[in-house]
Amino acid sequence: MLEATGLTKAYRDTVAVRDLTFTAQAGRVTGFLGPNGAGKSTTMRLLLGLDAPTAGTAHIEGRPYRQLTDPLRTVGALLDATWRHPGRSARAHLRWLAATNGLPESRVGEVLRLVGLDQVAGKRAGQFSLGMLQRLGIATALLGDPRVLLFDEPVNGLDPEGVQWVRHLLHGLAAEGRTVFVSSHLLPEMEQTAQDLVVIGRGQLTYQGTMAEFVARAASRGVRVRTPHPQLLRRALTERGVVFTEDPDVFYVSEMDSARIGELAFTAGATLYELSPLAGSLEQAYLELTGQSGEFTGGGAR
Ligand SMILES: Nc1ncnc2c1ncn2[C@@H]1O[C@H](COP(=O)(O)OP(=O)(O)OP(=O)(O)O)[C@@H](O)[C@H]1O
Repeated sequence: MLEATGLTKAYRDTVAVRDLTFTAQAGRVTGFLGPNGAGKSTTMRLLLGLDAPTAGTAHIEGRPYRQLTDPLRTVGALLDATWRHPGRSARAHLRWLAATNGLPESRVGEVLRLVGLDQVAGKRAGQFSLGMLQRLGIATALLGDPRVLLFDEPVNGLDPEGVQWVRHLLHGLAAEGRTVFVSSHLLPEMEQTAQDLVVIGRGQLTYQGTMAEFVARAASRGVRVRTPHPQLLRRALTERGVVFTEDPDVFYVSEMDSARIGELAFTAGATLYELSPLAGSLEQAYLELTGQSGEFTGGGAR
């Protein structure tokens, strides 16, 4: 489990993280979202003991990082995948890490296979593409077989197949009972990956809860209806004072569920070609939240 309590980090001119309290549970993928500059990287650094908090605590499996007796076996992290020793091969890099941290060398082959780098493990990491570096970063995070994993933008630079691979990997790690905490700017991907969410804005918590609940905030978008008998449906809706808008051939009906619209159309004698509730998305819910607080910096991707 990951736990931030009253976590605060002030730099000379900025308070990067302010009184942040949240948890990420074992057995779940928790997504970590926020606009650029919201304080995500600072929070990750505080959790990993790379920076000291001004106030509050950041605990991993109940302890601050610096008090962990066996850090690499407790927590693994991918923070900046672009760092690498240019002259060292992927295998040499992992062997060195294993040797200096008392991990068995057999683990090196296992993680290389797991991330699909076993064929290129002898190649110098300086020649790796961004996608390969991400995989090497993930292999590094997994080396100690830790209970807690933090990934900052793990799908950055990966092709669609790689993105899907990361999704399955994270699901698998959580299913094994691990705590998986992951940030990403790719909201549709995050929607498919995370079960829980922590959202921050200007260093403060704006949401902690399930993905389903967060998305449901943007879910009441009405029902899309298509009919070859628009006059009949229009009359039936108008007579009952139902709110709707109309595009050619398509009605968008608010404040009435699909079952009642279907019954109404049936009574009116209007055939229906389509009756689809418009689901909200993470992107919609997120933009509504961050838009309201006036922080969305545009684009969302970097
Ligand atoms: N070492 C530092 N010294 C001074 N200010 C800093 C430092 N590190 C971060 N900040 C400031 O703290 C705020 C939060 O930065 P942080 O990098 O944590 O945000 P982020 O959410 O990770 O952003 P991004 O999505 O762009 O990576 C920013 O205003 C940033 O300029």
